[in-house]
Amino acid sequence: MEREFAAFKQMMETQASQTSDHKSTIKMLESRAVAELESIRSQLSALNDELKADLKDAKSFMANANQELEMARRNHGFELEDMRRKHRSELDDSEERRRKEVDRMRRENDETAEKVRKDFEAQIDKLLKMHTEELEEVQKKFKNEIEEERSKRTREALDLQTEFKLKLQSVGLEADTKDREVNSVKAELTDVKAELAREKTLKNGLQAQLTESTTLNLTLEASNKAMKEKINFLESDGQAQAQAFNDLHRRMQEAIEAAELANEKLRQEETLRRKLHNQVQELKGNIRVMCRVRPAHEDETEPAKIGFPDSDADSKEVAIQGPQTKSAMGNVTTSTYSYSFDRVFGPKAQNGEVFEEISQLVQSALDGYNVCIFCYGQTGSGKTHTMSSDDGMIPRATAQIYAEATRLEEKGWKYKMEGNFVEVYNETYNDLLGRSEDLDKKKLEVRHDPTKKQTTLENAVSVPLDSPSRVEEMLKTASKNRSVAATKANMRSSRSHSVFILKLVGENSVTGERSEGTLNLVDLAGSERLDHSKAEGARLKETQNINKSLSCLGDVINALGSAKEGAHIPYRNSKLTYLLQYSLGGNSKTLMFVMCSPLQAHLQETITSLKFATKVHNTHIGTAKKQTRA
Ligand SMILES: Nc1ncnc2c1ncn2[C@@H]1O[C@H](COP(=O)(O)OP(=O)(O)OP(=O)(O)O)[C@@H](O)[C@H]1O
Repeated sequence: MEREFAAFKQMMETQASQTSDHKSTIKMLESRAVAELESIRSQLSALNDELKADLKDAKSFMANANQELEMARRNHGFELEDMRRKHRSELDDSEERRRKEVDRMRRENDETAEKVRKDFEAQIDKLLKMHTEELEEVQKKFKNEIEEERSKRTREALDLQTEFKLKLQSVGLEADTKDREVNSVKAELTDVKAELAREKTLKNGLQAQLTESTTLNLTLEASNKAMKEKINFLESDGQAQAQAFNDLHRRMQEAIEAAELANEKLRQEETLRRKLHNQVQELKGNIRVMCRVRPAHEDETEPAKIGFPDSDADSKEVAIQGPQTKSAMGNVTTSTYSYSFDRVFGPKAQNGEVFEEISQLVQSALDGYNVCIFCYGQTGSGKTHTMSSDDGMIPRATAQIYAEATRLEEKGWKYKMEGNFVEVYNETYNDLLGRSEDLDKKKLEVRHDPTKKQTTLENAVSVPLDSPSRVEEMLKTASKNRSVAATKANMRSSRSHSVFILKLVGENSVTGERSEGTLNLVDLAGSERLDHSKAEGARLKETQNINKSLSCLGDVINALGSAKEGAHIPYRNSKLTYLLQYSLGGNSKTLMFVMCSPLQAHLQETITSLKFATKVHNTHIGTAKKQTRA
């Protein structure tokens, strides 16, 4: 401990001596630093004095420099003013010079322009003079030409006037002749009607006579029986028996003769009836047009506005309310279009009622005329329903023909009847009565005999109409073939024409008369205008063929109506008109049904169909001739 204290004490004493050393060193350094700082301060104060003196010099230099600068600025301002003045006077001088120069140039220009203007004026005057002369010359020339033309035209107009007057006179004369003809035809019609009435009375009388004869026959038969009994009874009296027998024989002979006479009268009456019937048909016109509007189906909701103004009697008019049109002023109007035909059938008419109107034409075919009945109209307007449904015109016409032919047998007539059913599709003929596998394959040819005016269908199946059930069979075969065809081309039945042809050849063994008539019942392809742009390939061909054949039919009817005897009729332009060549025109009776849809959506097509039908209705075709041979 003591040692440690002694070490600590020594350490403390060493540190104390070190501290006093440090203090003396610091004192020495302090005095040295003070001496150095003192010398620096005296140096700085000397430098400060120097700098002050420099600053003073610099200030006086600055003042001098400012004075000089002020002087120089003033001098420069004077110089600038002098220069500006000098420049302005130079500018004035040059402006004066330029103005003078411009004046001079303007003067020179004016002089040159005046000179050029004068030159031009002189040239224009010269040209004007030249052109005026030329113009006068041309005017003179034209005047002469116009004068010449005017006198030529006046001469021509006078010629035309004279010609027109002559034509007018001849047309007047022709009109008078036509008037006379019409009056005579009217008188003839009245006569014919009166004759018909007389003949009807005669027929009734004859029928009464026949009934009387039949009664007489029966009476005679009864008395014959009584006589026989009497003879038996009077067996013993041979003379009285012979007398009674002779009596009876004579009376029977008388009765037979009376019956023969009655039969002969009946035959004569039939010949007369035919003549009168066909005279009446001719007077009705050889081309007739009837219109039929079908009823709307339950699911058809928007009907068109179709009216039948004279529906209380035998309706002949149909009135269609057209689509709405808006004028430039915004007024909405609707027009009503009226059409009249030989007969109009409304939606309530049944096929039976329609057939009544055509049954007389069917009779004409039996009497030896060529008859053509068409159904024209857009798809779905009721053509097939009218023509070949179960109670349509084909079954009804054939049933009537069969019944009539049977009835005429007792008047000595025997008929041979044969039916064909063909389809015209894409300008080729197909046999609807042939085998379905042959459809579109077997070539069917149409041959015409111009001397006999007869058409034959080579390679086509002809069905003899020997019983009414045959028609049913025929229609079934045709319908089967049409449905086979329909699977080949959708909607084919609407896109083809079907023609039912019934040939009727009659012979009267008693009178020696013979008649050959043909009844053609035609269901035409849908008449809607088909848009070429929307069709392509097979459909386009179909479309073109339908449009072509329908317009050809129109052309043929039109040509028949306007042509003179022997003029060219374009039958060859389509397969349909070619086939019907001898059943269209002077030697035939034609009836066209225009079928109409009752719907608003079909209004435009309905109007187009009615317009076409009106055109046909206005056509007058020459008198039909009966095909008879002695
Ligand atoms: N007078 C009518 N009474 C009742 N239904 C009718 C009548 N006319 C047509 N129809 C019906 O209207 C529909 C269309 O008629 P239809 O097939 O006869 O027309 P279309 O003109 O022959 O058509 P497509 O050209 O397609 O053969 C059928 O369902 C038919 O039964």
